Amino acid sequence: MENLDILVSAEFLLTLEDENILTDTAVGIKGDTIVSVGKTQKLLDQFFPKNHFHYEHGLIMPGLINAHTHIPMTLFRGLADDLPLMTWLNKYIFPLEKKLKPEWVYWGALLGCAELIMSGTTCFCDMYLFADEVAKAADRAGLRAVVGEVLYDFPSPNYGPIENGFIYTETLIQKWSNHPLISIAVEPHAVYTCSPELLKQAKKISEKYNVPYVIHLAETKTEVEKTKEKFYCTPPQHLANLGILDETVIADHCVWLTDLDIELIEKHQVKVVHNPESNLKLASGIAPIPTLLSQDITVSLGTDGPASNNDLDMFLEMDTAAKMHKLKQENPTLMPAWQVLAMATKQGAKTLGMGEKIGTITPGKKADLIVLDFNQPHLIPVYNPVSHLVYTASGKDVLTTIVNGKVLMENRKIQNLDLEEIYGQIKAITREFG
Ligand SMILES: CSC[C@H]1O[C@@H](n2cnc3c(O)ncnc32)[C@H](O)[C@@H]1O
Ligand SMILES: [Zn+2]
Repeated sequence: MENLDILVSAEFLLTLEDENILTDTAVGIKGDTIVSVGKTQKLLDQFFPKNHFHYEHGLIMPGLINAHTHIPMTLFRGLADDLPLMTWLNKYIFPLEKKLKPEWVYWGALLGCAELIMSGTTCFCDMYLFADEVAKAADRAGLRAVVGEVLYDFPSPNYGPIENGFIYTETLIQKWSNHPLISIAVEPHAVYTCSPELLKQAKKISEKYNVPYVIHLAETKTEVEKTKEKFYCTPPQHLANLGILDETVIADHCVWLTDLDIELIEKHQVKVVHNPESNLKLASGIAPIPTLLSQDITVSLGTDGPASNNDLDMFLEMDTAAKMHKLKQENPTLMPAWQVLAMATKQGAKTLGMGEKIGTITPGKKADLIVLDFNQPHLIPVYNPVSHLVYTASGKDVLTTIVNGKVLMENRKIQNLDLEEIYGQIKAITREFG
């Protein structure tokens, strides 16, 4: 009999390789890798697992991938609600961020990591200030993450003038280059906060190290109007004119797109991240996601920061994504549950350039998976588990979270973080700036 480190078995299993729903199936894990997927009894006959986690009424699926967030903004959750983006940023958020300290970012990020683990997200793509602190928090939490320092024209509380921002980014890329779970992206904030020179220099760094280029794009009508006034074209056209668009670009939001913008995104294989709850809360608009999907553009899902959402729960994000386009186009057949689930898993992996590594439960891929408890009033009866995942479940239904073969939460007990310590730190920090 072959040894296994972990065997996870449950009533239902979704590999997400296809649209099959497997029953009484198990996943065998050795080290950080999935080595086998098959009927539970068959795997028990074949392997000797050191640990066997069995969930009689559970569902195993790939870990969720939050493709756009600013996790340290847990610090500002609920502090300035019910405002449009530009007022929210200019009047409330940017002034607070001027006072940021690295240790505040670390603890805010660690709180965000705890929320991600406890709601079934195993990988996230973050943009924030003091990004090294975010990377350290993700490392301590055991999460997979793509992290980047926000680059913009005004002096940053972290690096000061932008020249130092480029140096900081390159240093980060080198520092984290051999880490199994953390990688670094180049992350200019947006076309309305970054000069063409900044955008082009950021591209050079992204090309030099072959890392993703992450940017907020066409998020609001105001952004499009300002770009047209200054550059006589839309934000995606501006990036195309600068020679920036290609398959490594991860464009967040993409709410206000023209037909030509969509053509450019398709032609250059730009990856789009949909942030429906943030777009609703800031009343930014509704992105043309069904059109993008119909043109085979890779679209994934993100919560955006916890101060404009106001949570990091990808189950709730899936629910909103599935519903908002049905309403907008008065067509309930749009954005079916399977498609939305793919956006939150394997399309997220593709967006982050990790399609070969994560996003489905496949032998040879890294062991990033979660288990949900289906033995609950709101999840019974089970005609179609995928319907429940998108329209009924929330992160609170996640029992177990495994990243890279390591159990981060088991039966809702977080394993490697001291939640009380984190809450205490956050309270002390908010007293300081509040
Ligand atoms: C995200 S780090 C850089 C900068 O962006 C601000 N921010 C947070 N959410 C958004 C958003 O939806 N659009 C644009 N900018 C955003 C954040 O507060 C940081 O200052
Ligand atoms: Zn954002």
